[in-house]
Amino acid sequence: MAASGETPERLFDPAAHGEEAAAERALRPDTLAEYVGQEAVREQLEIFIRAARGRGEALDHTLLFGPPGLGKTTLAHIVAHEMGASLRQSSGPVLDRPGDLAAILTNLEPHDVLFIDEIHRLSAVVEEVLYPAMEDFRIDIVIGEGPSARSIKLDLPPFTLVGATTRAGLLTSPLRDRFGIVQRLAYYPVGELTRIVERSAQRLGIAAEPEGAGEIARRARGTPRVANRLLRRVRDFAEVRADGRITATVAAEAMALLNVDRNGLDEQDRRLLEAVVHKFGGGPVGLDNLATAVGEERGTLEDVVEPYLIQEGYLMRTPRGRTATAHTYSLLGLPGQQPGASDLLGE
Ligand SMILES: Nc1ncnc2c1ncn2[C@@H]1O[C@H](COP(=O)(O)OP(=O)(O)OP(=O)(O)O)[C@@H](O)[C@H]1O
Ligand SMILES: [Mg+2]
Repeated sequence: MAASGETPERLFDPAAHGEEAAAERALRPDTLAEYVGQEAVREQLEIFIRAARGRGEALDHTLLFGPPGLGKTTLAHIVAHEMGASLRQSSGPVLDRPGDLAAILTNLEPHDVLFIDEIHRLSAVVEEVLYPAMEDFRIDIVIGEGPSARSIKLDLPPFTLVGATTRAGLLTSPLRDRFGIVQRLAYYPVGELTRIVERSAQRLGIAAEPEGAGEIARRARGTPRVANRLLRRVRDFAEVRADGRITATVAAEAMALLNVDRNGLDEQDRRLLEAVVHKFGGGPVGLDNLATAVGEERGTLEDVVEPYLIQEGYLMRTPRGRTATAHTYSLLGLPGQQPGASDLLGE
């Protein structure tokens, strides 16, 4: 979870903070049937879960990856629920001692789901414990120190490890290879996000017209977390400035006030695109230079800001760096320019 420490107020921050986490729990779907969109992922998981249950086995270890706020944690909960098992939750940075992991593993019940968030951040020593646990449901732990130290083997109940990461590329290959199921979550199209907004509105007792929900969905960066956050802010506006009902007009006015543009881009997105165009002649520009120019961390740009811009065609990743596109110029209201013109001039 890459939080942009510089701008905690960021409306589009795809990470959840503080009280938002509680708001999210209230909206989290419990079953696959309630999970909106990601059809391919859902269909496959449904089959794998049904098959595992039919055989009376634990589900294969499952790796979920994709940008923040798309529903990885939600899916982990759903997997446990659908398996009729409990979910134990931890995360890469928290699990820093092999003993902690061993304690969790030895307390699992058969078919339980152990969810490890940010699994790419596990330390090497902890990963070592995980390998035999995943493969043979067994751990080797060393007890004591020095000459009296001895290693004991413990059997574990069959369990399912669900790992989540925004950066599958950072997983070591021995770890990646031990997942039988690997699912990538993609940004949600507007239609699916509209359904998510409508569902959330219903749960929160907010009156939202379909067009109002659609306005919110269009600006949510393909991300359910952002859609739910915008919904809460638009509700405030609707209660104070209107009769509480979220119509298309109310939604549009609210978002104008929140400084969210028609394309769902915010300040940080625009700053990045402007830097590519104005400071680097449209690119190509290397990630490090770009990060310095906009005062952001490289990792945040790469995991959080860029993926959506790339998917929407506002930015291109080339072997030589980031490049503006024709879309970028029209977004910034600049005359059409040959994308990546400086590329043609040589360096
Ligand atoms: N497919 C979905 N249908 C309905 N709601 C969803 C869906 N996916 C996510 N949400 C909602 O979006 C919010 C964020 O989802 P979640 O916490 O699962 O994201 P995440 O991928 O784990 O993010 P992070 O990488 O930051 O941990 C949740 O409150 C959940 O209710
Ligand atoms: Mg999560």
